[in-house]
Amino acid sequence: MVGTAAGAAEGAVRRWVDAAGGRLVLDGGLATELEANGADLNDPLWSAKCLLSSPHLIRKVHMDYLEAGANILITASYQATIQGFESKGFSKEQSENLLTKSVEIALEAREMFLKEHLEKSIPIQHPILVAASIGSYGAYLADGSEYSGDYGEAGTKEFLKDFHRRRLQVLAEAGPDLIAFETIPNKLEAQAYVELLEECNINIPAWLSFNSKDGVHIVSGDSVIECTTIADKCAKVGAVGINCTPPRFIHGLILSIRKVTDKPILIYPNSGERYDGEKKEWVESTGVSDGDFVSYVNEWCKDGAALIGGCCRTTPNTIRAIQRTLNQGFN
Ligand code: MET
Ligand SMILES: [Zn+2]
Repeated sequence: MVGTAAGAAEGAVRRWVDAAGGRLVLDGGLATELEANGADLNDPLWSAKCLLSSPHLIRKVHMDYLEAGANILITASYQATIQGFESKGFSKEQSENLLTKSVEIALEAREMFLKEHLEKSIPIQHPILVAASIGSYGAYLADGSEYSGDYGEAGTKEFLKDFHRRRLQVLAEAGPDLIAFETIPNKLEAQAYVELLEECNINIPAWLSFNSKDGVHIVSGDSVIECTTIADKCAKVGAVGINCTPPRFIHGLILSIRKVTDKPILIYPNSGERYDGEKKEWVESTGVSDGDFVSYVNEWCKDGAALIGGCCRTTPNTIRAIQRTLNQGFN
């Protein structure tokens, strides 16, 4: 059952985790922080709109997360798709270039961060990695279905594979360290992803990250156990976990995931606020503060999470607080 598909991808993630001292820290919400820096993301492309209008802002937010202590930058390609760019009038080639650009911006941010520290003679010994984000078909639809997993009749595995195939290839060719399949709402899309990883022979470690609204199922109602098993069976998957989910559900979810896999577990919850898919806004006052969020971190570590960060509505302050808690835990 456990560790059915240990392989190079899992080994690579484990080496990075070890090099970081036992836990890798992910960044926090990218879209959230772009908005905090003045970007207007009210667009079907969401954060990927900044690839067109303000790439410098993306680089700045990546740098802010590195300054806060993140080991992994997740690129601005979550809602960037060839189909989405084409519907804005871009050619196929231009659309592919925009995907490539999302990875290049994060690689540039890493280079600048390392250079700045080298100039100040401040050694950076922890790994800094770039994970190319792939959001779900539902994220492309921008109609809230990434939080329901309900794709109606379009939702066949072959359709989803065709939808994601070229995007995956282009992002992999851009040279990231990891591929991040994020906010996966149903098991069909997870199955499509693992088949694409094999068929396209992607040799960059990937992670599969699901989202849940109840702590037992992912948002479509499919069981977390079943979804984790799909990820576990694929040797090209280096880590599996949960993102964009309220912190209060994470403890139970990690325990479920651990029952069916030995792969490293990643968790990057949102702040606990609820997203209203119809109104396209976060419902405030249901969330937890940075302090509360971070009070969970030690528990998640004890549960066995190896990669920890934040998703929507978390900020560089959240990441700084996570990093501080982890350092205290190790002293
Ligand atoms: N990496 C994405 C972001 O922070 C994840 C969004 S989850 C809806 O923008
Ligand atoms: Zn999120």
